[in-house]
Amino acid sequence: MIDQRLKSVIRDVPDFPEPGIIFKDITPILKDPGLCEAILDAFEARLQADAIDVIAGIESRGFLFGLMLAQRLGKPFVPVRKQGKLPYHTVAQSYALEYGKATIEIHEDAFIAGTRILVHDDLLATGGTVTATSQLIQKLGGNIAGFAFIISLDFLKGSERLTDYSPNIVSLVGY
Ligand SMILES: O=P(O)(O)OC[C@H]1O[C@H](OP(=O)(O)OP(=O)(O)O)[C@H](O)[C@@H]1O
Ligand SMILES: Nc1ncnc2[nH]cnc12
Repeated sequence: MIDQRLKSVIRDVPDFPEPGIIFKDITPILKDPGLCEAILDAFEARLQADAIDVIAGIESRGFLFGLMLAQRLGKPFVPVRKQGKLPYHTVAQSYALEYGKATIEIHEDAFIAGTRILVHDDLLATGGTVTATSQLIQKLGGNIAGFAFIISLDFLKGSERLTDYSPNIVSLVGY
């Protein structure tokens, strides 16, 4: 089972980046090409590719599998970046996450209105980051096709914030 394989390698780092946070470190996954391939297989099996036009991946850990997944599904990839990194005209949204606050941006011409977008990130915690991403996508007239995460921290109930945007929420391992 993919969830057990993932649990066996994801590393808990206590008190990072601040006291009280148990950080889920995914870097050991990246050292195992077979496991990376299995993650893509699991996403492909659980997603309805013909209902997705574009994959949006969130900086920075959402870039790692976001582009790989877009390549696997044969879909375009759109980066959602932290403030001040995208060079062209952007729309922006501020948000709170499990540790701190941030602002994210997307290029205003990232996709055309009506595009069905799968939002990918490595991890769902409070849902602040993907909620802000969904708001950006909607500002540009996009439709949220669903969400795909490797990890969800279920005790933080982030998925409850996402159902307003799409009921399609895929997570490969929960804690
Ligand atoms: O559900 P939330 O409470 O919003 O938290 C989840 C977000 O936190 C982490 O990103 P982080 O901002 O640490 O950036 P990084 O990917 O660049 O490490 C993670 O990759 C998600 O994007
Ligand atoms: N506990 C956590 N571990 C890794 N990334 C996170 N992003 C938000 N909370 C996190």
